[in-house]
Amino acid sequence: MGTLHFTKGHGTGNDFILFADPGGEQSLSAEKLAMLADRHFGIGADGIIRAVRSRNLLDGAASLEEDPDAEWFMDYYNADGSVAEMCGNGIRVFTRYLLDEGLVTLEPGETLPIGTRAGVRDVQSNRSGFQVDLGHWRLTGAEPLVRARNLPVARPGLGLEVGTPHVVVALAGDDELDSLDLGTAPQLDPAPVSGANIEFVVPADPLVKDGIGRIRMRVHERGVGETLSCGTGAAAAALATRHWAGAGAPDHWRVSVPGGTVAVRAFRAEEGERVALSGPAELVFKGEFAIPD
Ligand SMILES: N[C@@H](CCC[C@H](N)C(=O)O)C(=O)O
Repeated sequence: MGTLHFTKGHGTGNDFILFADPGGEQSLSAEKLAMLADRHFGIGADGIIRAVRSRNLLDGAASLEEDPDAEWFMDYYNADGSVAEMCGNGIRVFTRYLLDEGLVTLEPGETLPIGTRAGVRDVQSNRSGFQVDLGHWRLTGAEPLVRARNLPVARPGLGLEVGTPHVVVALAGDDELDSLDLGTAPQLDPAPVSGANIEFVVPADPLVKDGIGRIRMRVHERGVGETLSCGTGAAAAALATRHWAGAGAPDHWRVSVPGGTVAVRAFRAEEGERVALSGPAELVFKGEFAIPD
């Protein structure tokens, strides 16, 4: 492939390598993707995003069927080279990238539909950066036990699907969250066949202030390890906490992660409830990387 022209960006510290391949001609092997994401031997990132015109990808054809205006497809990979369906932080950074490259326009109040493997996702600009409609979410029914390296006993987790699979675990308080060792992947019992992103949460005190629910979260991402943030994970963590809090819990949530803060909003739609995520999206630098054959 030769030289990769890339942009590095992040959303609350969840960082990505982005490159444009409008024609869909530069697909990289999992091994090469993992090398790009390696923080010692490559560029370094939690995820890699290829911008492809939907019409030039098989997965993109499904997006165009869902919404003919979904011109661009976010082809997303985790740091280990595995494919992921969606990325809540990544799609905001992807939008910033498309704008920066002059590939799309997005005026305030307008919506940009983007193809992903989880379906088309609508993005709008807002005060914090961008808001993305993450679509319908659901409880999976799974409640695996979660073992993390320095947690004295296994904790019950709650399985949720937010375009990507998640298991959310409530911890006793800030001390437990801060001292959690996520250097080793937590174990799920039973383990979901396709793996899961695992979020550890604690409520703020008070949990609800001015009508907004507030939690802190740390995450171990599938295919990556501990990251500074996870957008779909923040949505899963807020929805799980609302589920545990019961009737009367708010629909608006602020989720603090090691890399910043994102906002989550659940809202009713025709076919059930959807969830939206808002937060910043920054581009940090551009570069070139010679990919060895
Ligand atoms: N960081 C993401 C999720 C990325 C994909 C995840 N690692 C998976 O495999 O599901 C986000 O911001 O949502």
